[in-house]
Amino acid sequence: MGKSQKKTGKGRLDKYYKLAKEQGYRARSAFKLIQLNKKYSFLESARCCIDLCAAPGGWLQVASKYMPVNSVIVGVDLVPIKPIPRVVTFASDITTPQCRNLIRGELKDWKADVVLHDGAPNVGTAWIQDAYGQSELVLMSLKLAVEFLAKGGTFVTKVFRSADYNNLIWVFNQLFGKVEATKPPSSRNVSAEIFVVCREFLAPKYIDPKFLDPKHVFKDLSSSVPDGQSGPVVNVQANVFHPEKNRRKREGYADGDYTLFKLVSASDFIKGPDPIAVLGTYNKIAFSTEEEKEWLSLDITTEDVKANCDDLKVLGKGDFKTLIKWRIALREELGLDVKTKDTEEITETVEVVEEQNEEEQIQAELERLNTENAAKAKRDKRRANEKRTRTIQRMQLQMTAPLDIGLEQQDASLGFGQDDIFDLQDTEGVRRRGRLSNQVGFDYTSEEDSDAGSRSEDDFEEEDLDSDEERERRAEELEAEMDGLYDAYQQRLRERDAKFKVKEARKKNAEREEWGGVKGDEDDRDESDSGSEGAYDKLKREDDSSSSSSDESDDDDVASKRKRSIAIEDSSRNSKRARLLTKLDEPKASGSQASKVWFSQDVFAGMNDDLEGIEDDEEAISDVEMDNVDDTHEDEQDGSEDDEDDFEVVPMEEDDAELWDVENENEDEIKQEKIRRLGLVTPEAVTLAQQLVNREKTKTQLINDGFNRYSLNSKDDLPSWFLDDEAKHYKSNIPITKEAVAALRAKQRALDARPIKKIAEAKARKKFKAAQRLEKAMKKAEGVNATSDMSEREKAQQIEKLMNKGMSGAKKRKEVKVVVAKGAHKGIKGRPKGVKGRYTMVDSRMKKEMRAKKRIEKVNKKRKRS
Ligand SMILES: C[S@@+](CC[C@H](N)C(=O)[O-])C[C@H]1O[C@@H](n2cnc3c(N)ncnc32)[C@H](O)[C@@H]1O
Repeated sequence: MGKSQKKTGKGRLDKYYKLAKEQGYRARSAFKLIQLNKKYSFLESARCCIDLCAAPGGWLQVASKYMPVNSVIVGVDLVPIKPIPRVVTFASDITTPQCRNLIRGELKDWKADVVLHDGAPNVGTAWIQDAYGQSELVLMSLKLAVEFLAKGGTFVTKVFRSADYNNLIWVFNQLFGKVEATKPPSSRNVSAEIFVVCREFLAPKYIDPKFLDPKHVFKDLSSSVPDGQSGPVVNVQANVFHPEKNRRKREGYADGDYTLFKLVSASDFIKGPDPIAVLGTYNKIAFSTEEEKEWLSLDITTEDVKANCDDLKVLGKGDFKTLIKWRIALREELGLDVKTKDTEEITETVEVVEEQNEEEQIQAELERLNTENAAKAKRDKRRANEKRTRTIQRMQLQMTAPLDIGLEQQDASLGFGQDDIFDLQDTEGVRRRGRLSNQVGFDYTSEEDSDAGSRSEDDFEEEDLDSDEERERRAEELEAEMDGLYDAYQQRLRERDAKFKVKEARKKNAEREEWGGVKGDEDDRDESDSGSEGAYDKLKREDDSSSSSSDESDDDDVASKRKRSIAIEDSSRNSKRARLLTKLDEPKASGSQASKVWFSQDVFAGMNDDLEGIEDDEEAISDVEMDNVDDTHEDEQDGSEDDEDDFEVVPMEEDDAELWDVENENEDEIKQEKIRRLGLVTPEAVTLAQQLVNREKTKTQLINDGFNRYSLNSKDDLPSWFLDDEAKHYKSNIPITKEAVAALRAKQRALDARPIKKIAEAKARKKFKAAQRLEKAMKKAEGVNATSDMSEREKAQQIEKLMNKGMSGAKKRKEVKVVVAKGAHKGIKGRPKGVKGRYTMVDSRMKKEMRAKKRIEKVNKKRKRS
């Protein structure tokens, strides 16, 4: 071994040394076992392990860490091992029968799953003796292993690369199913040690003692090389082209050459005729002469090349190739560029190997890509499922509107993944087919289309027909499902809303009343029970004397427009309207016999007008709440006929009448009435009114404003959830001014400042009594004035007194002072000190006594009765 590979000194303190220190391992060799176990995983499943030559205990620590709890771990070494938890150790020579007996005594009938051997003869002797001693020690450890190993067990041993190596491997192969030699990364490259992992112990009933006898095992095997081929040459070439393979006939060291480490000069490698032999035979290529050192500084001599030259025994196929290429390049550089026959052959051989490698690589790459794609598709599918599940859960927890789910379901149920009508990738397919389904905006181009390119046109169309029908059906199903979900969602929202509950209660009351009603009114009941196209619309139609077939044709339009403004509280509002619009004098609308009888009482005479007023009020208020923006326009139009509202109004032109006729005449009247009663209630309306009054807005501008991108959109056949959502956001924002808001606030403040009814009544009562008193006083004064037996002065005094009394108001009640009977007032009799006028004494005792008194009186009464 050269000086640079010296095992002593600071060079030894590498990263594994430091890691061992950090992690508390007793020896850096612990990492060798960790790495071996990482590769072959024999410790995790082992229940019993014997570590031969275990001091100072690094491997034992690893075994203890990786093996299951309660495993049996036995360590043996020449030198004593410091105790390790869960490990039994003793000092003994593994080559002696005494050691065998100790192990037997420890294991009893147990068999070991793993036998480890990291032994090395104690150093100090020559290399040759070391190497042989090591091989002998390995064979001794194998002897113990075959005795104690269970069938299928694992034997891990350290061997040195020497002439005995192949013989050992041959023996291992006779006893184990799998034998692999490996050098863990933590084993230094300069070390000739290698680890052999023998698995699947065959546990033969009879083992020929020669297998375990060093004299037989380490006999010369060179005679077994086939005729016509020199063994070493074959192995040398094989070592280079297939270095990873274990060859049983590896020759090891030549006779008489007992050094484990062989150097060759770079010149021999570069200039010599047989580079393969060099690479297969030597351990290191050395750069010792001046010329060779110069080669080191050349560009072609990369760091890889230098590292490869450092230890040839650890190189792989690629590394050898690099060295051969480097050799060729260097030879050209040196003018030795005439390629020798040998070199060509080598190059060719290398190229063949490379080609094969490339094919294999491509194949492997393809396989890898396929696997990756499959995994990705699986992942995507799983994610989509998870997402859908999450959304459904969210919906169940009422965290989201089913609207979102609908959209997802829509895609998923059509089975087109993320395909969408707006998906640019599919526009090609859409164009090719020449048509695009307009059903609810779904994309009917699918995966099928994408791979349809290879099919005939007829096939394509036939399949399309089927799939279109199928899709149409699915889309309809989906739409129905979405409507159902949306209704359920609305229902939940309403149920959470306190106002809704009140409305529902009212509705129920109304229904209850109707159940006792006249039988002939069944139609009305049906109407009131019907959905959004319910009582309100029908009653309106009945009320409207001018309703005709032409009106009916407009009903759809009206209904769809109304949907926009009254979608959310449609049903509740309808029922309210139905109730409020019921005329008392119309049996048809009154709805029930009971109500007819009830309202026929005298006390309700003349109430019709008032009730109508209230109905209009409610109607107007609900309209103001619901139709803020729409009202704004209409308010202004309605106001044109109203002289009281002094702002200019845009009259409707004949031709435009249809466009503007969104509600029927009755509704207009109601709204006019509402404005008359309540004035303008939204800041938008006030702003517009002010602008019109101040001539800031002209008639033409107002008309133009009516035409915007929101005004003429068709709402036909659109689902209610969509319209509801649109109604929230898809509308023009009418500007409002500070002044308008201030005016409305002032109005509201004035309303708030008005007293409540009870106070107003009390005040009125007070006023009335005062007037009565005054009247009484005046009458008395007149009487006084009429008497003749009083002088004028006396009369005047008397009248003044009476008038003062009449004007002064009600008699003031004399105040009674409440005195609590505690402190200085406790237990006193008579008037308490410092209290003037009427007073009453109170204390808690008195309260209790009063109650007790009442109770006793009650009991006495009962007794008297009995
Ligand atoms: C490299 S150390 C083992 C290190 C151990 N695997 C660890 O991780 O701590 C080699 C050990 O083999 C032991 N040894 C050598 N010959 C032996 C023999 N005949 N019997 C028992 N132990 C032996 C030496 O005492 C030495 O402690």
